[in-house]
Amino acid sequence: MSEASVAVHADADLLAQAVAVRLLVKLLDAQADRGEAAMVLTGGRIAAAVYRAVAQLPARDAVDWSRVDVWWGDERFLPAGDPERNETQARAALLDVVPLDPARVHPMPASDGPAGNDPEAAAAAYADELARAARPGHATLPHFDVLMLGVGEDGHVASIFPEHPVHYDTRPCSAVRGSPKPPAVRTTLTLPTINTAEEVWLVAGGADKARAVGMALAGAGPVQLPAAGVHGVDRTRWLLDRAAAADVPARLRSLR
Ligand SMILES: O=C(O)[C@H](O)[C@@H](O)[C@H](O)[C@H](O)COP(=O)(O)O
Repeated sequence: MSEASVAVHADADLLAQAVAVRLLVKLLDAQADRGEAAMVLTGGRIAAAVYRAVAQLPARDAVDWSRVDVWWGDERFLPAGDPERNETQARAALLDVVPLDPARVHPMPASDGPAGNDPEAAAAAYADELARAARPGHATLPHFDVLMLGVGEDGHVASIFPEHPVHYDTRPCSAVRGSPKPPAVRTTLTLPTINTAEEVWLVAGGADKARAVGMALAGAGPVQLPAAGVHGVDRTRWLLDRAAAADVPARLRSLR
């Protein structure tokens, strides 16, 4: 398992700007190395700020967006176009602004989509989509260059909530009912899937995240604190603002 690194930025705005730059560099490096790139998006306020920041960077045009695959770590199980869907947010902030190949954009199914209003069928359909893009040597999953996650105040990541049975799910993608954060019904990549990503970035800003971030980095159990259970194969990066980093053990900080 990769060692976690922690980068701390002065405030949420600078954090979003810094993550946007990192994301562009990661996509450029992936395309230089393997001719294409794949990123896994998340929802939430800080993620939206990152997507807006990417859209505003002139260097965004250095990426060949037609060779970027876009996946999601989780989705709120709502009708297509609902403003609460993570997909809707990402499209408005970034995906509608850059010249992506629509065939390479892989939103999780909507509740009014072909899989019907059945989150289990939606999760199975997404698992099938992942398998169709499987990388050589892996039966069910594509290569993910970078997988971004927000962190909930309770330590949830994607739609994996503390003590929720989805924690033990080994399928690639799963339905989640009874989410403590609305909406109650969601779909999510599972922990074993998330942990195949080359790099996992946990992005958190604000004082309300300090406790969860501090506990995860101090070695809390992943069932109680799902953020403690995710890691990239090559790198696990915690990208924080000062407020969110307030309880990070001092030996792990690299202050900006
Ligand atoms: O579907 C969701 O609700 C999100 O994917 C969720 O996991 C989010 O990333 C965190 O709750 C952090 O959100 P904020 O950045 O808004 O605090």
